Amino acid sequence: TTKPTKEKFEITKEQQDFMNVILDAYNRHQIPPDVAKKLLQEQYSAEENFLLLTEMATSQVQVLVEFTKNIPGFLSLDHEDQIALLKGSAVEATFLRSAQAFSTKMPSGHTEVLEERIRKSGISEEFMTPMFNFYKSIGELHMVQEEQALLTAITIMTPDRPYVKDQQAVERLQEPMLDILRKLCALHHPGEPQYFARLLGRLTELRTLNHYHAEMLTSWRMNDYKFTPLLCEIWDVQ
Ligand SMILES: C[C@]12CC[C@H]3[C@@H](CC=C4C=C(C(=O)O)CC[C@@]43C)[C@@H]1CC[C@@H]2C(=O)c1ccc(O)cc1
Repeated sequence: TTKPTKEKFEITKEQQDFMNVILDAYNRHQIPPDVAKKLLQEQYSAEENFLLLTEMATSQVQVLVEFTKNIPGFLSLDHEDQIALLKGSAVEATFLRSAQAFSTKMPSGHTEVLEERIRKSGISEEFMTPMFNFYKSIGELHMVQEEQALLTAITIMTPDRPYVKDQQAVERLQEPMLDILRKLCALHHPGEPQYFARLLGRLTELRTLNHYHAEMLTSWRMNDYKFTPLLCEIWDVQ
């Protein structure tokens, strides 16, 4: 029997509490202001831009690890599976974050400067296009903060990442988040019954960026650009 409409769309008290934990964790972690300030001050050579992006990426990964630890249930997973989930989702979570940064929270002026620096940081055109197409497709969704935070947590809690042993345990954590996201979409986008499906469709587009990102790293390496130990660790750069 299908659930009565009330239960199907109404967000329960415990779902609201769960959402507040995720949203608070998502908002608590931001890029350090001194890094954001450098964005506006440093000069524009390819090397300088790459160094700045490297610093931002490294800070972003630290932010990501902190956020992940706050997802209810994550720390009770098998420790090796925790690592497998973090490494498996790091690129996607980072690109989701940057897409959201471009479409919402960036203080005025930062967006243009950041775009300029990305376009002049040694990334070749063939990777630039899919990346900015993704930014545009996320921007068009006009996600509210709760949706952004939940979509990031759902991306991290993806059961079929490489080397995850207990996929069911991850599914049990991801499913409740998908249910809350479905209800949030109905609540915040009443005129678009397909909005939830469109949101999940972006996760598929996000996966294609994994491939482009690996190529970007390789082309930087070939030009002798250096990464930080944390980035090498989480992105498997040799
Ligand atoms: C991912 C990225 C580094 C991290 C940047 C992102 C663009 C926008 C961002 C916004 C952030 C915010 O507002 O919170 C945090 C940093 C990020 C997420 C860059 C686009 C390409 C670059 C990259 O792939 C890269 C990889 C390795 C490097 O050493 C340097 C750059």
